[in-house]
Amino acid sequence: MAAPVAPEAVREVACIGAGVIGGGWAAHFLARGYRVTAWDPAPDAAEKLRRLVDAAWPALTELGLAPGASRDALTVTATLEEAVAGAEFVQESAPEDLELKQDLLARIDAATPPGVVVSSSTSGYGMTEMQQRCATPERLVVGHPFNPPYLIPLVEVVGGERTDPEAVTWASRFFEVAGKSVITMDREVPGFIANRLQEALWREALHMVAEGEATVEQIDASITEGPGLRWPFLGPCLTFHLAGGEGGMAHMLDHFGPSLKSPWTRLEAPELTTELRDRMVQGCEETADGRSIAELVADRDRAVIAVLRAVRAVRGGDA
Ligand SMILES: NC(=O)C1=CN([C@@H]2O[C@H](COP(=O)(O)OP(=O)(O)OC[C@H]3O[C@@H](n4cnc5c(N)ncnc54)[C@H](O)[C@@H]3O)[C@@H](O)[C@H]2O)C=CC1
Ligand SMILES: C[N+](C)(C)CC(=O)CC(=O)[O-]
Repeated sequence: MAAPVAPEAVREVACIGAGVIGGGWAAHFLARGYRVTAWDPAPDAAEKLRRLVDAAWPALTELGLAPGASRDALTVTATLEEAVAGAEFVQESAPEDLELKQDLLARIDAATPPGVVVSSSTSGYGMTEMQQRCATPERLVVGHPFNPPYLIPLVEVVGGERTDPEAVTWASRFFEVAGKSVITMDREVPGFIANRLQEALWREALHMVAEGEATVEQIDASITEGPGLRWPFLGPCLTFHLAGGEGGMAHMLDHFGPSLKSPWTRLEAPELTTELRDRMVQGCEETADGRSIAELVADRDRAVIAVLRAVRAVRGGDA
């Protein structure tokens, strides 16, 4: 791989695809003081992107902008080629469709200056399958973010079979410099780490709604009023370490281990029937109780900031 600029020296970032996640990435990079070029083929993309950045800016301002950070540093270009021409890092956030990503990453690879690392926001495809049509696949990595990327710190970074390990190291360092928490994986796992865990929970939730065992509202409350309150600080493993009392994880496994075999989980994906889809949509509308998506986003942002501050105060880090 041609030598990229040092991760610390990057100033120009390109965001390809500017929906929920590409727009969230753009907001994050702008707040960290980068110049951002964005491209998205949708006719109303520029307007939507600026609306998303404007909606995120109060939360980002409250968290603290980097010196010189400005929304004016955003340029929306008419073509992909213009967006990546001067980029020192590229983040792709197009729809989760393997064919589309294979073609798009090949186009990005062809238009991006040599040595510049290209990262995909994919939620679960492996880079090995996505990089197949690229001329210089060695610079392609997955950088899987969490919604919204401007507030949730985690990025999971992993390469494919044809990725140069140097590109993975470079991307992990770049994301750290850009203010993210990075998990670097040394092997490809479908769904990476966090989505593999989230999908297990999500499948069980869909089974319970499909079978009429729980409502959408009960499922959400079971997490927000229950285990979800512990997870920002401890994660599922240390949470259960404490479930064993003074005996910790050893006692917890000896005591509850046999129940792993009890029929608590189903894990096979349920059929996503029209009925289940409609029940989920209606349940979410009832749970939202008249709050618009924009209101929910603003409330979520305030809540995430409060949680980040509380956890970091206990850990002794910066919020
Ligand atoms: N929504 C989420 O919670 C998360 C999504 N992701 C991943 O981020 C990626 C984007 O997802 P979202 O932002 O949610 O989708 P989205 O539907 O909000 O945005 C996708 C954008 O890509 C644009 N687009 C369509 N065709 C394109 C093309 N050929 N080239 C470039 N852009 C194109 C669309 O106009 C749209 O603005 C996916 O790979 C997804 O798996 C990752 C983490 C979380
Ligand atoms: C729904 N999703 C699978 C696209 C979610 C993610 O990939 C990560 C997140 O933000 O939870």
